[in-house]
Amino acid sequence: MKKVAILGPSTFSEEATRHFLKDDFIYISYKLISEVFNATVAGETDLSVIPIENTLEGSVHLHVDWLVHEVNLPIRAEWVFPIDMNLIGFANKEGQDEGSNPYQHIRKVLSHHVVPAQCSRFMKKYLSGAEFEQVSSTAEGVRLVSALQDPAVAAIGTAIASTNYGVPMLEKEIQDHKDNMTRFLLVGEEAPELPTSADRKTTILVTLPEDYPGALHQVLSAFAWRRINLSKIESKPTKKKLGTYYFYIDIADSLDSVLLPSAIQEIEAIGCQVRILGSYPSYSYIS
Ligand SMILES: O=C(O)C(=O)C[C@]1(C(=O)O)C=C[C@@H](O)C=C1
Repeated sequence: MKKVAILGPSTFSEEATRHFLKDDFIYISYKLISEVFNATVAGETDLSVIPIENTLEGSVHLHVDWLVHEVNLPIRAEWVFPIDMNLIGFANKEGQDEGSNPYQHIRKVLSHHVVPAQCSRFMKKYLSGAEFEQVSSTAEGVRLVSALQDPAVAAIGTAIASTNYGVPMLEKEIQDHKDNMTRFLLVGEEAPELPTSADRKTTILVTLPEDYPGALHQVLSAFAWRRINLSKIESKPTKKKLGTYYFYIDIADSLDSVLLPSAIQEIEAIGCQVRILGSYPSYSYIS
């Protein structure tokens, strides 16, 4: 069985991966996302799971940076998974008056750095007096709260982390939007066997030639006149020289299609550099 590195245990990454890949793989948990990437680079695992984008937060920039700058692991699949955030901690000690806010006793919240953007309304309403401290995953926050046993410190994470670390669930589904979803990527040298999917995607990075007016327009028109649909385009710093950018482009088409390779050739012909991050099946959420 193939081994898959995940951020975990008891994280959203684990929930999402078990839902998608079922019992056909061996899961190995790592505490840091850098360790998740490196596990596959070092050959400890065949594949790594990377949360890449969220409905409320947008791209997880740190993870995009790792994918682009630190490793060279092709994308093998993507899928989306619903994310229900929960406030996990200890209730206020009896006898302490909290007025209308039952969470006024919480002075610190531990969670992953993407979480405040996903729970901003709840945090503004009930946790405005609490300091936010970033930890390596939502589950790590719950683990620390369990170790501290202090009602003033709470976490935001999965229901399974609340159960596994024995910390009560104070409030369920505190994310801003009911349909909060995160998109996950499966990356690795070898494509695993997966159910066939009608939807295919290709992700490319395009660096424009310097001082070439209208270069981005030409890149886009290479797709437009072929009626190739782009599902995402984001400019990101090259990290080599201030003011230089590359474009991260998701294309709703396969590299095996007739038109996409010629669009890429056209873009290269105007002097752009193109790096293909992967051409892979895309799965929507099936409960
Ligand atoms: O910390 C976790 O539980 C994770 O799996 C990471 C992560 C992320 O990086 O986006 C995954 C899904 C949610 O959007 C929140 C956090």
